[in-house]
Amino acid sequence: MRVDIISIFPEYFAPLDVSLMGKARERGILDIRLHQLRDWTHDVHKTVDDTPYGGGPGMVMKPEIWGEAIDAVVAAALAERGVPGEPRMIVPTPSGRPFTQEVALEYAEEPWLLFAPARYEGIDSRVMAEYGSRLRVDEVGIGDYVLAGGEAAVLVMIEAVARLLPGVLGNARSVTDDSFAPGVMANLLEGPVYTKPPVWRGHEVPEVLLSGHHGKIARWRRDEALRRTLEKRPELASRLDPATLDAYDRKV
Ligand SMILES: Nc1cc(-c2cccs2)n[nH]1
Repeated sequence: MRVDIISIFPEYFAPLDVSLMGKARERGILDIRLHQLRDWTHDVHKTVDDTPYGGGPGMVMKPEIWGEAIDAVVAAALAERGVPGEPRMIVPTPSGRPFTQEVALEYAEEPWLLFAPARYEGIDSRVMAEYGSRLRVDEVGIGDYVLAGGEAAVLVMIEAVARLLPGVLGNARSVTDDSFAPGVMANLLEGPVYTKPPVWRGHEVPEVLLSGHHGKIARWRRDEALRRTLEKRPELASRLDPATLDAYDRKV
């Protein structure tokens, strides 16, 4: 997967050099390119924003700069071998489509993502209009709270998407068993997990997990996932249908 990120803080994405993301990049599963938006400014101050038409607080990011940057980044990528068609453009915003595991799975199928994180009060809306007629442009939010800029949202989305790519996670199973993964785990939170030692500071591992009885262990895990979901996210539990629970039993 090719990922282009245009930002005034490209250094914000240093975390993508480490851990799973770093290894995925080394192995060529992820090809992440960072671009400094200010490289497309034309004034000595490298201005990227201006006051909003109609007044109001804060600053809005200028359309010309973004237009030149996106055109240049897309053209440069297309000039490289093996970059497919057109990118899926993702603009983080508090008012966007909620980013969920389902959206992460959708994005994990894309060969090329272009992220446009904004600072200030957002990007001039004509940028989305301009590219919406040529590319698939999604305005996406990662929760009902307001960040200072979209960079943190891009980090969250890239991690959630990249871990779904084949070869990124060691144990393929852990993706299908994710909380929120579609199918039998949809709307079920994962239950508690344990490892050695069997007793730690007087806390014992549940006996069933030491029994070696896979059927009982699976049922216990299902019951714990249900209990935790009902306790922490009752609104998810209300979406569970009997078929999901049956399927979950069948799966095990
Ligand atoms: N979910 C979400 C996105 C954002 C921002 C995106 C760009 C600037 S602030 N805040 N909260």
